[in-house]
Formats: sequence, C-alpha cells, structure tokens
Amino acid sequence: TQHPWGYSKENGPDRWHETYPLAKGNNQSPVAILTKDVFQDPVLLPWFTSYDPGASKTITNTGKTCRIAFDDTFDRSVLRGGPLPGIYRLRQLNIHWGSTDDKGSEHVVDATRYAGEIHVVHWYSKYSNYGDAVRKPDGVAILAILIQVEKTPKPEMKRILEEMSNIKAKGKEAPFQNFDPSILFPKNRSYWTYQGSFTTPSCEECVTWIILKEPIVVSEEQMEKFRSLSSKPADEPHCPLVDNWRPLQPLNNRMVRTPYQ
Ligand SMILES: NS(=O)(=O)N=C1NCCCN1
Repeated sequence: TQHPWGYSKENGPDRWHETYPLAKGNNQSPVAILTKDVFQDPVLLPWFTSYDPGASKTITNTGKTCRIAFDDTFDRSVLRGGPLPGIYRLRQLNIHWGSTDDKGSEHVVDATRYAGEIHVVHWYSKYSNYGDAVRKPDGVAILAILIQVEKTPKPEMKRILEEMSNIKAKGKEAPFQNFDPSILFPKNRSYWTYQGSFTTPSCEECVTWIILKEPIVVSEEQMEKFRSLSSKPADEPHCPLVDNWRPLQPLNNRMVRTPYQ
C-alpha cells in the first residue's frame, strides 16, 4: 500500500483519496471565503469557550503538524454557542504554516492566503466518544485562527514556540501543562461558519467550522520557529516541516454564514 499520507508529490493532497475515499466528498475543507457571498444569518449567536488550563497534557511533533493534546475524558474545557447545537469538548490543537509568509493557511479570505492557521478541535459531548463523533455531521467543531506576520511578536505564542526545540524530530513529544488555548484568540470574536471536513485524512465530513475574522499577528522570528521542526524522525536527516496545508476544495452546494452585525 502507498506510504503514509503527507504533503509531498508522492503522498500529497491530490492522492489522499486513493487511501481515504472521503477526501473526494462534496463537503470538504478548506474552502475560499468570498466575503461578498457570505450570508448574514440572524439566528447565529456569539460563541463562548470555558477552558481549564489544567486540561492541557502534551505537545507533539507528528511529522505533519505540531499538536497539543487535552484531557477530554469529561466536559472540562468546552466550546458552545455560535452555530452549535450544544456543548463541544476540547480535544486537540494543531497548526498549519508555509515555507514563506505568503502561504500556510488552509482557508483563504477573498484573495488572501495567510501565513498560517491554528485549529482548535472540539467534539460534541452528547456522543459517547471522539471516534463516534467523527462519524456524525455535527460531531466536531473547529475554531480556526488565521495567522498574519508583522514586526510585532505575539507574547501568548511564546510557550508553544519555546517547546519547539524539545520536539524537533517527528515523533517527539513533551509534557505541556497549564495551557489555556483561549490566550491565542484575537480580541474580536466575529466569525464565519460553514459545514465541512477535517483538512487531513481521513477527511471525515463531521466539522462545523468557526473561522475567526480577525487574524492574530506574530513576528517573522516566531514563524521561523515553526519552520524549524523536522518532518523526519531523529535518526534521519533534518527535513523542514513546512507547507503542511491542504489546497482549496470546491464549496459546491454550501453557504458560508456570519452573524447579523
Ligand atoms: N487540520 S484538522 O482539520 O484539524 N484535521 C484533523 N484531523 C484529525 C484529527 C483532528 N484534526
């Protein structure tokens, strides 16, 4: 069978469907958000998070992203409101970035592709477990935060970036405690929302996307820290982990909505 999926020519997004047929579905992510076509929906509410910093567990270089895992054995850190029908439990955070600042985000807003994108992944806790939730159209909610590069560093990003030197190689994991991901959020809570999928295999179409309109700002040095990770294990030559973003997928018969301002 073809070697594990990734972002290179041989195992990249155009070939994922050979092993993960869902990748060819009609409700895939990411998509382009064309602000002129967004529907202002009066039923959409503000979203809220209540995160317990004690829930954060580890930070891992998976070889395809930097992932922070949280304790999701009970409703300890949760997301609710917005377009959501109930309480969604925080499970993990993952990040996508480019080899240069002109690319790296997965969602694109009008003609703008950002330098990176943070995904804060939650699952609907009315389902018995995460594995169950990913098989439901309303099973998962992902808060997406766009990353823009300017001269100013984002202090709240510091702890994540300091950890990069301990997880340089694929498979490396380190304890990551007392971390509340809401410190990464921009000031403005405005958002776009649509129904889509995970942007990595198995690409299940179980995701309600909540994409924050206001990007967060990091510095060039901070971006370089993400690019210092390797996509290879410690016993292989360093291979920069960069451009771990999926290209745009067809919107097809979907609407992107935003609350009434
Ligand atoms: N980039 S993403 O859409 O968050 N993709 C995910 N795949 C499976 C684990 C959770 N997240």
